[in-house]
Amino acid sequence: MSSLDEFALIRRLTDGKQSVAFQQACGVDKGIGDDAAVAYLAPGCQLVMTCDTMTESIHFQAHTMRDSDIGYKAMAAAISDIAAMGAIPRYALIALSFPKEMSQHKLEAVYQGLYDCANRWSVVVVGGDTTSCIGGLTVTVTVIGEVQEGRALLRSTAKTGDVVFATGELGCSAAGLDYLLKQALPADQWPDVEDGSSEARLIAAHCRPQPQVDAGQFLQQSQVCGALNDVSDGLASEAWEISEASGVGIDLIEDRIPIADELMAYAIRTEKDPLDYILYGGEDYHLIGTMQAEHVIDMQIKFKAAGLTLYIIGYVNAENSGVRLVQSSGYVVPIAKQGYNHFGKDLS
Ligand SMILES: Nc1ncnc2c1ncn2[C@@H]1O[C@H](COP(=O)(O)OP(=O)(O)OP(=O)(O)O)[C@@H](O)[C@H]1O
Ligand SMILES: Cc1ncc(C[n+]2csc(CCOP(=O)(O)O)c2C)c(N)n1
Ligand SMILES: [Mg+2]
Ligand SMILES: [Mg+2]
Ligand SMILES: [Mg+2]
Repeated sequence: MSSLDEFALIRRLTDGKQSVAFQQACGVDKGIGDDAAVAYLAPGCQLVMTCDTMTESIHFQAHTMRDSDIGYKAMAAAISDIAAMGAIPRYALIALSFPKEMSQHKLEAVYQGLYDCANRWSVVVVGGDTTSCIGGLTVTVTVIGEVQEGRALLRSTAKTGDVVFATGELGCSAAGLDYLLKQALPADQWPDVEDGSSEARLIAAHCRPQPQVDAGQFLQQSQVCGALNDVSDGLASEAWEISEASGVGIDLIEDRIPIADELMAYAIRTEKDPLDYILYGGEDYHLIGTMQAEHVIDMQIKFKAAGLTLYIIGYVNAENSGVRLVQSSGYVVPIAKQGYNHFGKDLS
């Protein structure tokens, strides 16, 4: 049980976490402590705004994420949506609901994760809201970013002839979750990356996703990117969103979809198809999108120089064919409009 009242707790969680100098350098005029935060908007920029919720039992359980991971991932998921617009994340607001008996120690760990992620991407926490609730912990992170006027990257601008890309290997988060749910071990018994464990890499993908802000920036600045989306619900679901928003067909080429070694090893051991994790798993927070084919090599060189990856995994066609998979055998089969959906399996 927290020994602090609501206001003392907020101060405890937020006081001194980001220096005034850092906040001012980021354009914050008034941060935490008034009715609302006030910040400057850079000239020639538009606001980009998003929020994401993580709630106990649905997004995490005691044996699938450490407390600090909950905070880190809640912030990462929201920043990822800003990255997926080709924008720069600037400010965050954190809404927290938890039962009265939740320990202050746990909340402090959640906040450590929130700030670790915010600091990693130079995002200033400018406010939030704190309430009690019946049930588990819920964390909602709102992120406000900015992008040069008219330059946000949308889901609706894929063009026929574009290629489809992904900024990383997908499916690892879902495999990590599968492992964690089956093992049901406390975090101090999880395998360690230091030991070269492939399961540890899957766990890291699930617990500490890395929003692709730099990749989003390169894509925005290049002006060769068509559509862009981040992978929260699975490659199939996100590709369908682009296909429908843009009114184009998308063909994904099975042989071109990268499979991480640790995912392949896990899929072999559990006798699963790695493609199921990739297409229908979600929570990868990599970007998928489309770009003009003639600029691929240039962009791949640019990405590589920055320590990033850009995989070409398909192409856009003019047919009203939805999303399909060009199998290794040469057969072309429809990919179900399916992925993580909070209220049912079928997204249509
Ligand atoms: N309760 C809501 N009220 C108003 N708008 C909403 C609400 N929930 C979602 N939206 C809006 O619907 C659109 C799609 O939201 P969605 O949550 O699917 O996007 P996402 O963040 O990319 O996906 P995910 O939640 O899987 O990360 C966004 O524009 C979002 O702001
Ligand atoms: C314990 C537990 N069970 C299942 C899942 C899987 N899961 C939950 S929400 C989601 C999609 C992204 O969320 P949203 O659409 O809300 O942004 C996924 C893939 C999990 N993470 N933890
Ligand atoms: Mg989201
Ligand atoms: Mg998104
Ligand atoms: Mg979702």
